[in-house]
Amino acid sequence: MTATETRPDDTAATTRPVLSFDDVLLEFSGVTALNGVSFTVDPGELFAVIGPNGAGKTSIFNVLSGVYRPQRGSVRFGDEELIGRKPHAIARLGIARTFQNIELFSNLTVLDNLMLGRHHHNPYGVLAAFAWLGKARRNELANRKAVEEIVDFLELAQWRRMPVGLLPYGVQKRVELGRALAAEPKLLLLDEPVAGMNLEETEDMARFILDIRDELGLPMVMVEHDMGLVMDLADRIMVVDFGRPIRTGRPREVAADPDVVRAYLGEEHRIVP
Ligand SMILES: Nc1ncnc2c1ncn2[C@@H]1O[C@H](COP(=O)(O)OP(=O)(O)OP(=O)(O)O)[C@@H](O)[C@H]1O
Repeated sequence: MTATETRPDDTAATTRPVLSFDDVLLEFSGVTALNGVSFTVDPGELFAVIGPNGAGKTSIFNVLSGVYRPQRGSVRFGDEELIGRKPHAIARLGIARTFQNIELFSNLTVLDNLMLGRHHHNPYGVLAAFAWLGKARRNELANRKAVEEIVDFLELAQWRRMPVGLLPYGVQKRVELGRALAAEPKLLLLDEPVAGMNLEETEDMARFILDIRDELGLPMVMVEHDMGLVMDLADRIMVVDFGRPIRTGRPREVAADPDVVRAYLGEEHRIVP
């Protein structure tokens, strides 16, 4: 924990973090993307990362999901060190992510896209699952049940048999969230979950993110440019600038920090939580 970081309450200080990002350095031939980045995410916490363009937010996600390998530091998920693991191995440990640009199969239905999110839960192989044999059949039925629960949870029932490509943008983003949930993750990474959404779609997504935290108790790391959403939803926020964390704390503390106002919005602006 950095000197500037404060916890939401006293009990959290004794809770073992789900995720510990510790003193990470990431460089690309002369460009320092992350330098001395440290933060922790507690069980059930919604942790947001904000900062200007090029500050290093996506790099943090790419380190977390195994796409980039930092030169220094440690990223621990429970007892596991993530640095050095491949993306599919990290996904298997229980980290799922959504993407800035929707990554779904647009000609498959909502149900089929959600089923694909469950491929880690099919230990018998695709051929056996198709043949509906023994355990594979039971496994298929369990997967379908889990997917239907997600359809209900995210209120997707009316679109369940429609090809995703025909659905409104906000619904597609919700399906993508559902695909990530279908993996039954222990940590969810949300990469700009409301980017490009209108007001109504943003409000819907905000409600589902809160439901995921409050009803499922799933910890989340969210990168988002919509400051209002971040201030409303996040338990804690880390502000990064030029690859360095400049402040981590609760929304009101972060919004009141003059360094944050200066770095992120310019001195003439104020962040209103
Ligand atoms: N693969 C890469 N090769 C070279 N430089 C990179 C690479 N990925 C990121 N960078 C650099 O690292 C820095 C941080 O980039 P990053 O994409 O993490 O920022 P960001 O905060 O996500 O920005 P944005 O809000 O625009 O998405 C930038 O200077 C970027 O150019």
